[in-house]
Amino acid sequence: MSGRLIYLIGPSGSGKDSLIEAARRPLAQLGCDVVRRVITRSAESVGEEAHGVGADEFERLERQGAFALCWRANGLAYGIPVQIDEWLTSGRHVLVNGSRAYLDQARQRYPELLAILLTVDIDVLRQRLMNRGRESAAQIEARLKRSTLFSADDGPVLGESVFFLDNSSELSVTLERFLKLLRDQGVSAALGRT
Ligand SMILES: Nc1ncnc2c1ncn2[C@@H]1O[C@H](COP(=O)(O)OP(=O)(O)OP(=O)(O)O)[C@@H](O)[C@H]1O
Ligand SMILES: O=P(O)(O)OC[C@H]1O[C@H](OP(=O)(O)O)[C@H](O)[C@@H]1O
Repeated sequence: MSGRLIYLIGPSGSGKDSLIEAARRPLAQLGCDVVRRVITRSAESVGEEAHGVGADEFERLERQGAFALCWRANGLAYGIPVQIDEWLTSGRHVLVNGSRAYLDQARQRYPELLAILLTVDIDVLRQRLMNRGRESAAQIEARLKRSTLFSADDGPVLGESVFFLDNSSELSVTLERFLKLLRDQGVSAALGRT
């Protein structure tokens, strides 16, 4: 495969979707496609434009081999369509909104993936999740608890080859750092043709 898989991870509310939206145009210029996830979440939910399916449909798709990657978290199932393999083979880069818990499995399938971890101070995180209003108070607490599970203090869970990107301040600052990181890691339009 000649394109690069960019695997963006971070606790719920750290700003993955916001960063992806802000980066859409520069990513396109880099020849990078953002994959639309299949999620067992109502299509009307706030946030990303995922393809919402029921649990039965998700399992059917999974059995059919429709997903390159899939995982379960936060009471939901998430799938990355297998079509990304064609994009990568054709030289396009692909950005995935991924799961920290699934990083090792993703790496097994895509050893060259570029893992980027968005981080945010926990108090800022709580406030952002509350402001977003997508989850109930109890669901927010569960997500905050999960947010610390993969922190650097917990040792090797996320390994060394993960790039940390702080999003505690302005999104525009994070965006610039994100694009610089991609350039520094050799993600360029020369490979991922537009
Ligand atoms: N740098 C920032 N400054 C202020 N608010 C931000 C910033 N980044 C994101 N937000 C806000 O924080 C909330 C959570 O962001 P977002 O939905 O992008 O996170 P996420 O990582 O995609 O979360 P999830 O994994 O739960 O989907 C949103 O309401 C968003 O507008
Ligand atoms: O906690 P970890 O394993 O990193 O991620 C679990 C899942 O939760 C988030 O999705 P969302 O908040 O439902 O959109 C992530 O994008 C990921 O898919």
